[in-house]
Amino acid sequence: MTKQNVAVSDPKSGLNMAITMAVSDASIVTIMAQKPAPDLGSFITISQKMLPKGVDVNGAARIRAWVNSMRASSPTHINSPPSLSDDNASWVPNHPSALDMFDQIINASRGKQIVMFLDYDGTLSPIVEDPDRAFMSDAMRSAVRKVASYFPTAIVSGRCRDKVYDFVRLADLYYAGSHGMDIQGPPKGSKYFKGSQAIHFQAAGQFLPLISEVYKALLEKTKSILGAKVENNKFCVSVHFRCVDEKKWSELAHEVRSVLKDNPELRLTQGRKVLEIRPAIEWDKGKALVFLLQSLGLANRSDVFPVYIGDDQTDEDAFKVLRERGQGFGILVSKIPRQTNASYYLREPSEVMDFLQRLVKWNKRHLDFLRQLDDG
Ligand SMILES: O=P(O)(O)OC[C@H]1O[C@H](O[C@H]2O[C@H](CO)[C@@H](O)[C@H](O)[C@H]2O)[C@H](O)[C@@H](O)[C@@H]1O
Repeated sequence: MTKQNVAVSDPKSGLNMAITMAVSDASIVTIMAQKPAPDLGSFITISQKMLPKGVDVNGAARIRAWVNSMRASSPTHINSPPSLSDDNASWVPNHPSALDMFDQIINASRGKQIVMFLDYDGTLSPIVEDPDRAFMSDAMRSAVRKVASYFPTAIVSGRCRDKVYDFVRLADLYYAGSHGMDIQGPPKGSKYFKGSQAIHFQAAGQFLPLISEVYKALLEKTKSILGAKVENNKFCVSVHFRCVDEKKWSELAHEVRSVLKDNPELRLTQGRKVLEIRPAIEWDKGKALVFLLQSLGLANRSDVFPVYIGDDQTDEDAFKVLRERGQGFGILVSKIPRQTNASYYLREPSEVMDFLQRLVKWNKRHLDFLRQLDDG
């Protein structure tokens, strides 16, 4: 057996890794140590192609990177994060509370058509251990219903569209499930019904059989990992690790990688204690937002004011679109400061509800005022 130090560049993540390998024969390589290596000075650089067949060193590097990122995104691993109750929290000056700035927000929206985009988990419902029990409260449902009675409203979720509909149970809304890959407009009879048929758009229809296969494979491969939960979101699959012992995260990441490796047409994104496998197509919550504005006939108008509220990394695509369009803004739901393209923050779903209720109250008063003007 020989010991060898090599440097591996992972083309997908762009990470350089220093790896110490024990090579016992032509086909067996054991990774003994591995660390990010910006300076590759004394190492031999190899590529996957130079390794014996079956040795997936890039895979090992990627799994390590995933596990690091799984750890980094877990609040228990952030060293004393500044809490948003702390006035000195670093992002507060640039990203004020949407409740504190409510009047300024309303002023900016004057004379424009507000369109509401709402993420589901962590925004309308609190984060809970069991994804099947992430119910929204009746008070939140009532707030969303009232908002939707005044403004076109869409729920944009990573979940399968039917499932998120079962949680929300409001008919007058647009629903974009599977991270926006499955969009359905309100039915006939709704005031937001457009054209002659309800809007129905699936950006990744051809991936349905593959995703269903991948779901089954992941169920099988993770069944021995205590606490792992695989969720079929129709056009994507979620592998939850919220209830998995941290010592098993690497094993879980390995199983996910083993499925992804054989399916280059799929890619991985990460949410809150969840790995998400989805088609590697140019479609995300930001694209879904633009599609919805187009469907509403509002995409090319300057008097539109879209507001997107979400808590997850995947919501950043939508925040970014709004920032680039210079229209409306994003509100990040988070108790912990983080890099974001949103303009404002709210701490948790209860504050989202306060915000929605204030919006309804303000609009009602505004409409009453306009009516009185008309009458007078
Ligand atoms: O886009 P979203 O509506 O925010 O959906 C993203 C994922 O949300 C769900 O998982 C998250 O919430 C669960 C319930 O609170 C929690 O247990 C899990 O740890 C969170 O990641 C949902 O189950 C996923 O399928 C969605 O992709």
